Amino acid sequence: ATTKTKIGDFEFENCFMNAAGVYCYDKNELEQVINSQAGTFVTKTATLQSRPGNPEPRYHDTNLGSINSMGLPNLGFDYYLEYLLELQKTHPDRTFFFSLVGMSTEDTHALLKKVQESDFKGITELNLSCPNVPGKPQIAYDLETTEKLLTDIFSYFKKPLGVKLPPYFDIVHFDQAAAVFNKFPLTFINCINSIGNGLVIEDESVVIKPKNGFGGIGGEYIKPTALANVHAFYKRLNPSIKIIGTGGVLTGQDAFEHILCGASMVQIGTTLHKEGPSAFERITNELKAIMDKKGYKTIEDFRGKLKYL
Ligand SMILES: CC(C)(C)CCc1c(C(=O)O)[nH]c(=O)[nH]c1=O
Repeated sequence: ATTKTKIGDFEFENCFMNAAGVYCYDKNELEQVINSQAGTFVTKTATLQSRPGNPEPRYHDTNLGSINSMGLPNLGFDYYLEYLLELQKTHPDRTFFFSLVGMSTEDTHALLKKVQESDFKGITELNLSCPNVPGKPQIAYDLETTEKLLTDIFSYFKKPLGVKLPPYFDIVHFDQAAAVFNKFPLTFINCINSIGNGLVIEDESVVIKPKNGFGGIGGEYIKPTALANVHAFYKRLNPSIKIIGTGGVLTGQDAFEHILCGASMVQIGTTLHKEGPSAFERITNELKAIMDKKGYKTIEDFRGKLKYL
Protein backbone atom coordinates (compact mmCIF):
# COMPACT_ATOMS: atom_id res chain seq x y z
CA ALA A 1 0.00 0.00 0.00
CA THR A 2 1.04 3.60 -0.53
CA THR A 3 0.20 6.46 1.83
CA LYS A 4 0.95 9.16 -0.73
CA THR A 5 -1.60 11.96 -1.11
CA LYS A 6 -2.55 15.12 -3.02
CA ILE A 7 -3.54 18.58 -1.74
CA GLY A 8 -4.50 21.07 -4.42
CA ASP A 9 -1.98 20.64 -7.25
CA PHE A 10 0.65 19.22 -4.89
CA GLU A 11 1.58 15.58 -4.39
CA PHE A 12 3.17 14.27 -1.22
CA GLU A 13 4.96 10.91 -0.86
CA ASN A 14 3.36 10.50 2.58
CA CYS A 15 0.11 11.81 4.08
CA PHE A 16 1.67 12.63 7.44
CA MET A 17 3.19 15.88 8.67
CA ASN A 18 3.69 17.78 11.93
CA ALA A 19 0.99 19.99 13.40
CA ALA A 20 1.93 23.68 13.61
CA GLY A 21 3.60 24.36 16.93
CA VAL A 22 5.33 20.99 17.25
CA TYR A 23 8.86 20.30 15.90
CA CYS A 24 8.77 23.44 13.77
CA TYR A 25 10.18 26.33 15.81
CA ASP A 26 13.53 26.65 14.00
CA LYS A 27 15.67 25.19 11.16
CA ASN A 28 17.00 22.46 13.45
CA GLU A 29 13.54 21.11 14.28
CA LEU A 30 12.23 21.54 10.72
CA GLU A 31 15.31 19.73 9.33
CA GLN A 32 14.47 16.74 11.56
CA VAL A 33 10.97 16.59 10.08
CA ILE A 34 12.37 16.90 6.53
CA ASN A 35 14.69 13.97 7.25
CA SER A 36 11.90 11.86 8.78
CA GLN A 37 9.19 9.81 7.01
CA ALA A 38 6.88 12.86 7.10
CA GLY A 39 5.62 13.92 3.68
CA THR A 40 6.11 17.60 4.44
CA PHE A 41 6.11 20.08 7.34
CA VAL A 42 4.33 23.22 8.49
CA THR A 43 6.25 25.99 10.25
CA LYS A 44 5.44 27.26 13.72
CA THR A 45 2.76 29.91 13.18
CA ALA A 46 4.72 33.03 12.28
CA THR A 47 3.85 36.59 13.25
CA LEU A 48 5.21 39.79 11.69
CA GLN A 49 7.75 40.24 14.50
CA SER A 50 9.42 37.47 16.50
CA ARG A 51 7.79 36.71 19.85
CA PRO A 52 9.16 35.21 23.08
CA GLY A 53 5.77 33.71 23.92
CA ASN A 54 4.32 33.18 27.38
CA PRO A 55 6.20 32.49 30.65
CA GLU A 56 7.07 28.84 31.31
CA PRO A 57 5.85 26.25 32.11
CA ARG A 58 3.58 26.76 29.11
CA TYR A 59 3.35 23.17 27.75
CA HIS A 60 2.59 20.03 29.75
CA ASP A 61 2.19 16.40 28.67
CA THR A 62 -0.29 14.11 30.46
CA ASN A 63 -1.04 10.39 30.04
CA LEU A 64 -3.92 11.22 27.71
CA GLY A 65 -2.48 14.18 25.82
CA SER A 66 -1.24 17.70 26.41
CA ILE A 67 -2.14 21.21 27.44
CA ASN A 68 -0.43 24.37 26.18
CA SER A 69 -0.61 28.11 26.31
CA MET A 70 2.59 28.87 24.39
CA GLY A 71 1.54 32.37 23.37
CA LEU A 72 2.86 32.09 19.81
CA PRO A 73 6.60 32.01 20.46
CA ASN A 74 8.23 32.24 17.03
CA LEU A 75 11.29 33.62 15.28
CA GLY A 76 9.25 35.99 13.11
CA PHE A 77 7.94 35.90 9.55
CA ASP A 78 11.23 36.77 7.82
CA TYR A 79 13.11 33.87 9.48
CA TYR A 80 10.64 31.27 8.19
CA LEU A 81 10.21 32.84 4.74
CA GLU A 82 13.99 32.95 4.24
CA TYR A 83 14.26 29.28 5.21
CA LEU A 84 11.34 28.25 2.99
CA LEU A 85 12.90 30.07 0.00
CA GLU A 86 16.23 28.32 0.70
CA LEU A 87 14.42 24.95 0.74
CA GLN A 88 12.88 25.74 -2.66
CA LYS A 89 16.45 25.65 -3.97
CA THR A 90 17.75 22.66 -2.02
CA HIS A 91 14.53 20.60 -2.20
CA PRO A 92 12.87 21.84 -5.44
CA ASP A 93 10.75 18.69 -5.64
CA ARG A 94 9.06 19.20 -2.25
CA THR A 95 6.23 21.46 -1.11
CA PHE A 96 6.10 22.88 2.42
CA PHE A 97 3.46 24.70 4.49
CA PHE A 98 3.90 28.17 5.95
CA SER A 99 1.70 28.86 9.00
CA LEU A 100 0.84 32.50 9.68
CA VAL A 101 -1.24 34.61 11.98
CA GLY A 102 -1.64 38.31 12.43
CA MET A 103 -2.04 39.74 15.91
CA SER A 104 -4.38 42.18 14.19
CA THR A 105 -6.30 42.25 10.89
CA GLU A 106 -3.74 44.74 9.57
CA ASP A 107 -0.91 42.37 10.48
CA THR A 108 -2.67 39.44 8.79
CA HIS A 109 -2.96 41.39 5.53
CA ALA A 110 0.63 42.62 5.82
CA LEU A 111 1.84 39.02 6.26
CA LEU A 112 -0.18 37.62 3.38
CA LYS A 113 0.82 40.48 1.06
CA LYS A 114 4.46 39.70 1.82
CA VAL A 115 3.84 36.03 0.94
CA GLN A 116 2.00 37.03 -2.22
CA GLU A 117 4.87 39.26 -3.32
CA SER A 118 7.54 36.71 -2.38
CA ASP A 119 8.87 33.77 -4.40
CA PHE A 120 7.27 31.31 -1.96
CA LYS A 121 5.74 28.46 -3.99
CA GLY A 122 4.33 26.35 -1.15
CA ILE A 123 1.03 26.33 0.71
CA THR A 124 0.00 28.91 3.33
CA GLU A 125 -1.94 27.88 6.46
CA LEU A 126 -3.70 30.84 8.07
CA ASN A 127 -4.35 30.22 11.77
CA LEU A 128 -7.92 31.36 12.38
CA SER A 129 -7.59 30.71 16.10
CA CYS A 130 -5.94 34.10 16.04
CA PRO A 131 -7.14 36.67 18.50
CA ASN A 132 -9.91 39.05 17.51
CA VAL A 133 -10.61 42.50 18.90
CA PRO A 134 -10.78 42.31 22.73
CA GLY A 135 -14.17 41.20 23.96
CA LYS A 136 -14.83 39.15 20.81
CA PRO A 137 -14.17 35.39 20.47
CA GLN A 138 -11.32 34.09 18.31
CA ILE A 139 -11.81 34.85 14.61
CA ALA A 140 -13.04 31.37 13.63
CA TYR A 141 -15.86 31.63 16.19
CA ASP A 142 -16.92 34.96 14.69
CA LEU A 143 -18.13 33.90 11.25
CA GLU A 144 -19.03 37.40 10.11
CA THR A 145 -15.46 38.54 10.75
CA THR A 146 -14.15 35.34 9.16
CA GLU A 147 -16.12 35.97 5.98
CA LYS A 148 -15.01 39.60 5.81
CA LEU A 149 -11.37 38.61 6.38
CA LEU A 150 -11.43 35.90 3.68
CA THR A 151 -13.19 38.23 1.22
CA ASP A 152 -10.47 40.85 1.68
CA ILE A 153 -7.66 38.25 1.54
CA PHE A 154 -8.84 36.66 -1.71
CA SER A 155 -9.02 40.08 -3.37
CA TYR A 156 -5.18 40.04 -3.51
CA PHE A 157 -3.92 36.60 -2.39
CA LYS A 158 -3.65 34.22 -5.36
CA LYS A 159 -1.41 31.50 -3.96
CA PRO A 160 -2.62 28.24 -2.34
CA LEU A 161 -4.20 29.05 1.04
CA GLY A 162 -5.88 27.02 3.74
CA VAL A 163 -7.18 27.80 7.22
CA LYS A 164 -6.43 26.12 10.58
CA LEU A 165 -9.66 25.87 12.52
CA PRO A 166 -10.55 25.40 16.17
CA PRO A 167 -13.16 22.70 16.85
CA TYR A 168 -16.84 23.48 16.43
CA PHE A 169 -19.32 21.67 18.65
CA ASP A 170 -22.76 22.56 17.29
CA ILE A 171 -24.19 21.15 14.06
CA VAL A 172 -25.52 24.61 13.20
CA HIS A 173 -21.97 25.97 13.49
CA PHE A 174 -20.76 23.26 11.05
CA ASP A 175 -23.50 24.40 8.64
CA GLN A 176 -22.73 28.12 9.07
CA ALA A 177 -18.94 27.74 8.91
CA ALA A 178 -19.08 25.46 5.85
CA ALA A 179 -21.37 27.96 4.11
CA VAL A 180 -18.72 30.64 4.61
CA PHE A 181 -15.75 28.50 3.53
CA ASN A 182 -17.59 27.31 0.41
CA LYS A 183 -17.60 30.90 -0.83
CA PHE A 184 -13.82 30.94 -1.23
CA PRO A 185 -11.19 29.13 -3.34
CA LEU A 186 -9.56 27.58 -0.27
CA THR A 187 -7.01 24.83 -0.95
CA PHE A 188 -7.84 23.16 2.37
CA ILE A 189 -9.20 23.53 5.83
CA ASN A 190 -7.35 21.97 8.77
CA CYS A 191 -9.48 20.48 11.54
CA ILE A 192 -8.76 20.80 14.41
CA ASN A 193 -6.60 23.08 16.46
CA SER A 194 -6.34 22.22 20.17
CA ILE A 195 -9.60 22.35 22.12
CA GLY A 196 -9.38 25.77 23.71
CA ASN A 197 -9.17 26.67 27.36
CA GLY A 198 -9.05 23.31 29.05
CA LEU A 199 -7.65 22.89 32.57
CA VAL A 200 -5.26 20.17 33.80
CA ILE A 201 -4.61 19.79 37.52
CA GLU A 202 -1.94 17.80 39.34
CA ASP A 203 -2.38 17.40 43.10
CA GLU A 204 -3.75 20.87 44.00
CA SER A 205 -2.23 22.95 41.25
CA VAL A 206 -2.59 23.86 37.59
CA VAL A 207 0.31 22.59 35.45
CA ILE A 208 1.03 25.59 33.20
CA LYS A 209 1.76 29.18 34.27
CA PRO A 210 -0.06 31.37 31.71
CA LYS A 211 -3.79 32.13 31.95
CA ASN A 212 -4.14 30.58 35.45
CA GLY A 213 -3.51 27.18 33.89
CA PHE A 214 -6.04 27.41 31.05
CA GLY A 215 -4.72 26.07 27.75
CA GLY A 216 -5.36 24.27 24.50
CA ILE A 217 -5.93 20.51 24.87
CA GLY A 218 -4.40 17.98 22.49
CA GLY A 219 -3.88 14.22 22.30
CA GLU A 220 -6.21 11.29 23.04
CA TYR A 221 -8.71 13.61 24.73
CA ILE A 222 -9.61 15.26 21.43
CA LYS A 223 -9.83 12.52 18.76
CA PRO A 224 -13.68 12.21 18.80
CA THR A 225 -14.02 15.98 18.34
CA ALA A 226 -11.32 16.06 15.67
CA LEU A 227 -12.93 13.20 13.69
CA ALA A 228 -16.35 14.85 13.91
CA ASN A 229 -15.01 18.17 12.58
CA VAL A 230 -13.14 16.43 9.74
CA HIS A 231 -16.23 14.48 8.72
CA ALA A 232 -18.75 17.31 9.20
CA PHE A 233 -16.76 19.57 6.88
CA TYR A 234 -15.99 16.74 4.46
CA LYS A 235 -19.73 16.23 4.02
CA ARG A 236 -20.43 19.99 3.64
CA LEU A 237 -17.53 21.48 1.64
CA ASN A 238 -16.96 21.63 -2.12
CA PRO A 239 -14.75 18.63 -2.93
CA SER A 240 -12.12 21.10 -4.22
CA ILE A 241 -11.48 22.14 -0.61
CA LYS A 242 -9.39 19.35 0.92
CA ILE A 243 -9.42 18.47 4.60
CA ILE A 244 -6.33 18.12 6.77
CA GLY A 245 -7.07 16.01 9.85
CA THR A 246 -5.37 16.95 13.09
CA GLY A 247 -6.03 15.76 16.61
CA GLY A 248 -5.59 12.60 18.64
CA VAL A 249 -3.40 10.66 16.20
CA LEU A 250 -1.31 8.18 18.18
CA THR A 251 -1.50 5.14 15.88
CA GLY A 252 -2.07 4.06 12.31
CA GLN A 253 -5.66 3.22 13.32
CA ASP A 254 -6.24 6.82 14.42
CA ALA A 255 -4.89 8.06 11.08
CA PHE A 256 -7.07 5.50 9.25
CA GLU A 257 -10.11 6.95 11.03
CA HIS A 258 -9.19 10.53 10.05
CA ILE A 259 -8.88 9.50 6.41
CA LEU A 260 -12.12 7.48 6.63
CA CYS A 261 -13.75 10.74 7.78
CA GLY A 262 -12.39 12.51 4.70
CA ALA A 263 -8.88 13.75 5.53
CA SER A 264 -6.37 13.98 2.67
CA MET A 265 -3.45 14.73 5.02
CA VAL A 266 -2.96 13.89 8.70
CA GLN A 267 -1.04 16.11 11.12
CA ILE A 268 0.58 14.89 14.32
CA GLY A 269 1.12 17.18 17.30
CA THR A 270 1.13 15.81 20.85
CA THR A 271 2.37 12.35 19.79
CA LEU A 272 5.22 13.96 17.84
CA HIS A 273 6.10 16.09 20.88
CA LYS A 274 6.22 12.99 23.10
CA GLU A 275 7.84 10.48 20.71
CA GLY A 276 9.90 12.58 18.28
CA PRO A 277 10.10 12.31 14.47
CA SER A 278 10.39 8.50 14.56
CA ALA A 279 6.63 8.57 15.21
CA PHE A 280 6.14 9.28 11.49
CA GLU A 281 7.73 5.97 10.47
CA ARG A 282 5.85 3.98 13.14
CA ILE A 283 2.44 5.46 12.32
CA THR A 284 3.01 5.21 8.56
CA ASN A 285 3.89 1.51 8.88
CA GLU A 286 0.86 0.90 11.10
CA LEU A 287 -1.44 2.56 8.54
CA LYS A 288 0.11 0.59 5.66
CA ALA A 289 -0.42 -2.65 7.58
CA ILE A 290 -4.11 -1.80 8.08
CA MET A 291 -4.48 -0.93 4.37
CA ASP A 292 -2.74 -4.14 3.28
CA LYS A 293 -4.99 -6.22 5.53
CA LYS A 294 -8.09 -4.54 4.08
CA GLY A 295 -6.85 -4.60 0.49
CA TYR A 296 -6.68 -0.82 0.12
CA LYS A 297 -3.87 0.22 -2.27
CA THR A 298 -4.15 4.00 -1.85
CA ILE A 299 -5.88 6.25 0.65
CA GLU A 300 -8.38 7.21 -2.07
CA ASP A 301 -9.74 3.65 -1.82
CA PHE A 302 -11.28 4.51 1.57
CA ARG A 303 -11.03 8.30 2.05
CA GLY A 304 -14.36 9.68 3.20
CA LYS A 305 -16.01 6.25 3.07
CA LEU A 306 -17.04 6.15 6.71
CA LYS A 307 -19.91 3.71 7.11
CA TYR A 308 -23.15 4.63 8.92
CA LEU A 309 -25.35 2.16 10.70
C1 LIG B 1 -3.76 30.43 20.58
C2 LIG B 1 -2.95 31.45 19.81
C3 LIG B 1 -1.78 31.94 20.67
C4 LIG B 1 -3.85 32.63 19.49
C5 LIG B 1 -2.48 30.85 18.47
C6 LIG B 1 -1.29 29.91 18.56
C7 LIG B 1 -1.60 28.57 19.15
C8 LIG B 1 -0.99 28.12 20.30
C9 LIG B 1 -0.01 28.94 21.06
O1 LIG B 1 1.00 29.40 20.47
O2 LIG B 1 -0.31 29.12 22.28
N1 LIG B 1 -1.27 26.89 20.82
C10 LIG B 1 -2.18 26.05 20.21
O3 LIG B 1 -2.45 24.93 20.68
N2 LIG B 1 -2.79 26.47 19.07
C11 LIG B 1 -2.55 27.70 18.51
O4 LIG B 1 -3.15 28.02 17.47
